[in-house]
Amino acid sequence: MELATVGAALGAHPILAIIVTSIVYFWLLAFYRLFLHPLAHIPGPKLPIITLWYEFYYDVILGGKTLEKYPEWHKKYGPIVRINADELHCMDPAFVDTIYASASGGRKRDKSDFYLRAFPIYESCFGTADHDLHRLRRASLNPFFSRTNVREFETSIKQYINKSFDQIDSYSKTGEVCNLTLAFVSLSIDLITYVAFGWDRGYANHRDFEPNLFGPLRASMGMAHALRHIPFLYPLMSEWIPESVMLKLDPKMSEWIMFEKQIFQTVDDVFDSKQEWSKHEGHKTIFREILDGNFPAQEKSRNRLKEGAREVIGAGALTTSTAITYLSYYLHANPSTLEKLNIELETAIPDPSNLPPSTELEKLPYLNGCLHETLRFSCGIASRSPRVPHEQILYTSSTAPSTYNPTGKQYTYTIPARTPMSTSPYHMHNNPDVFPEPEKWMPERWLDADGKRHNELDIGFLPFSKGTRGCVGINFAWMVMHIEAAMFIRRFGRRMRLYETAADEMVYDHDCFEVGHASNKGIRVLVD
Ligand code: HEM
Repeated sequence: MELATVGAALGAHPILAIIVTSIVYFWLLAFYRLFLHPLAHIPGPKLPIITLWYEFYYDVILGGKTLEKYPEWHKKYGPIVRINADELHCMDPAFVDTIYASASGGRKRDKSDFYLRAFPIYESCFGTADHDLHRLRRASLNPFFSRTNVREFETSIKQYINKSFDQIDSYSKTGEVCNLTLAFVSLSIDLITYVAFGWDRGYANHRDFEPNLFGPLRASMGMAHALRHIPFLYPLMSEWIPESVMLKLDPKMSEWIMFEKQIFQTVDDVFDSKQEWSKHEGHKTIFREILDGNFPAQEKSRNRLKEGAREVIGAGALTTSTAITYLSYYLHANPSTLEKLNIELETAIPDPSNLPPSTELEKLPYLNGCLHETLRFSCGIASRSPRVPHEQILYTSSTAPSTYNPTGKQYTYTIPARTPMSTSPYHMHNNPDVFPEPEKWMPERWLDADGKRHNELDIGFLPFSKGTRGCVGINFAWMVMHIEAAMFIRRFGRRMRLYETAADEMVYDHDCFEVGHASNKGIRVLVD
């Protein structure tokens, strides 16, 4: 059949024409992606390379299930794998510092647009794609989260923790079940809002820790894959679905809506000079830090501040509280480790009402080992978190046999500039080459033969990510976790039991940006 005849036949049948054109387009695109694309020399599974619908199916339809495929792909294709048309994933711990590079030597790292679609807060630090703009925005947060500045809050933090633990204590000998997950998330949000915005909503003052933001925060994490794959979803939800409909769909959203309104009102008050923050609250809020900074006017807009506030809550609330929740579970599920920690803390803190400064707590090796092991399990972020290097990179693997390169083959790739690359903390934290028997809770793995902390495992430890885009709240998080853990164990370490909390509420089930669990009932305990 001649081409003109085919053209005439298709012209007469528009639907057929659309179908034929789509099929031809699909095959041409597949051919390009497999054989002509700048990443065609890097191996990976064919279907995900040909089409993003693969990832859509596993992440959006099945719910965060692509991540589980990576180990199998790496075993087949080596330590660097092309996971879709444009992106690479790495399982080589030695390459992590190249992907998540610091700014030294002028190395620039953007964030990938595809990744950021899941978190549409483009005026925040977290949501900024461009390296240079991010550096500017990050400079506005660094002083606030410096080690010196966060220590200013130590006394208030202890007061908040004490108040919240009084609520947990009220369950003592009542036979009532206390939900620690809700307790810790409520405390975490009260602490962050107080420190960053100068107020709190008193979530930790309620005995049942209701209302709280656990449900809405978890739900927003659960939306991440859909938002990434369906670009119109966020505008649709935020601009077109009325608040009343949202509330019908999920009544627990009401507290979230009130919470956001209070944040936004705070920003408006700061702008309209209704509130002189430094005088009013006795400490500098994050808003005041940004407004006082020497930054261009567009970096001090209302929207920039509002998105900055959302980022601090989104990034800091569940991460810290999940870690402490994991700690309390794993200690109680492993009584011998709890006993060791009890002994270390009873020796270091003879009088629990007189807690040493956090700098002293950070030196306690077993507590520190427990927190590292906790973060290895809780991950912070489980998902891949791509960086986009501005420069071309040469990758050469080691020839020592390893889990993801069992034959010790030497892989050498030239990776073109602007290729999104990542690793996944969940897989790195479970890499047996770094963490033998990774499924086992072993705080001892972080200590040397003399019981002192060593740093040999830090190469595969990524809860806060690394480099220019790593967690800005890391000092605050370590300080809070050390104080909270020490106070919790000193107060409840010998008088708490898990109640009907199975391991499957703790272990990884799916990727919802964070570690997703099969059940969201939370850690429940009885207090003696
Ligand atoms: C255990 C607790 C925490 C963990 C595991 C954690 C983890 C992380 C990780 C992995 C990132 C990088 C995200 C990416 O790669 O895209 C990040 C960024 C960030 N975190 Fe944390 N975080 C914690 C606590 C906090 C706290 C308490 C705050 C603030 C109060 C905070 C604020 C931020 C902000 C603002 C960013 C964005 C930084 C930037 O893009 O420059 N985090 N965090």
